Amino acid sequence: MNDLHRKEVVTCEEMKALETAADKAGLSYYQMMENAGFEAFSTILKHHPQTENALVFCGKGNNGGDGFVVARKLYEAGIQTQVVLVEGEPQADDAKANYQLIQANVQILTADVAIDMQESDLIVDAIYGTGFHGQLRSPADEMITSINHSKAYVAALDIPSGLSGDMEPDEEPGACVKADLTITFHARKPVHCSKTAAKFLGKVVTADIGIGEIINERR
Ligand SMILES: NC(=O)C1=CN([C@@H]2O[C@H](COP(=O)(O)OP(=O)(O)OC[C@H]3O[C@@H](n4cnc5c(N)ncnc54)[C@H](OP(=O)(O)O)[C@@H]3O)[C@@H](O)[C@H]2O)[C@@H](O)CC1
Ligand SMILES: [K+]
Repeated sequence: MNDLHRKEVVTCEEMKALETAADKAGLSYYQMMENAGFEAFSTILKHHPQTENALVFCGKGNNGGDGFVVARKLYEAGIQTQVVLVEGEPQADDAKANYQLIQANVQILTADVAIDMQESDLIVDAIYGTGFHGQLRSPADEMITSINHSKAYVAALDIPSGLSGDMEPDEEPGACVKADLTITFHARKPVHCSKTAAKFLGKVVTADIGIGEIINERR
């Protein structure tokens, strides 16, 4: 693992290696997701403290899992919160567990119903993170167009959906979420350093999710 955990920018593959190392050292994937969701929630409210109505768009992977954690925290903070399942129910284990935790209190919407975005003052983009590859497909592309037309403050978890985490510095981005705030986890990915992607990222905040500390402790 050498000093990978000290790097300020890591590729998506390096990030996965860091998560594996942290899990082996005793910080479970579930706890990393909890930390990521909590840090994202705190950062969002720091930047948008007036939030009253939130809409959280979740994909079927672990980025969506982070979104379920954020939705739970928003609800617990007294904010009216709805979740949109962009691609149906979650497939990843920790995402499934966090989905279970919001069922009783958070209204769940699916991509086939009309979603009224006018009432929301916060949109959280938890559709895709480091696992995204290729181009956007339906229905995510239509949802992202609607997100970009809304007046809400948009916070992206890890990466604005549609952008590749490993994108080259001069690569032209395709269709993607246009965020006001991007909260990335542990370290920036190449996309967060790209000049062409900057206008879609908004302000970038790197959140500590415990990986550096646990790897340091167990060395
Ligand atoms: N691992 C951890 O412990 C932690 C991870 N964390 C979080 O997890 C995120 C990474 O999660 P992840 O690896 O599950 O990938 P994610 O970005 O959710 O998407 C994968 C899904 O998208 C799909 N898909 C891909 N391209 C597509 C396309 N063009 N069009 C349509 N679908 C497409 C793909 O399907 P597939 O192509 O594989 O069939 C798969 O179902 C990371 O960014 C961070 O937020 C944090 O919680 C910290 C701890
Ligand atoms: K995202």
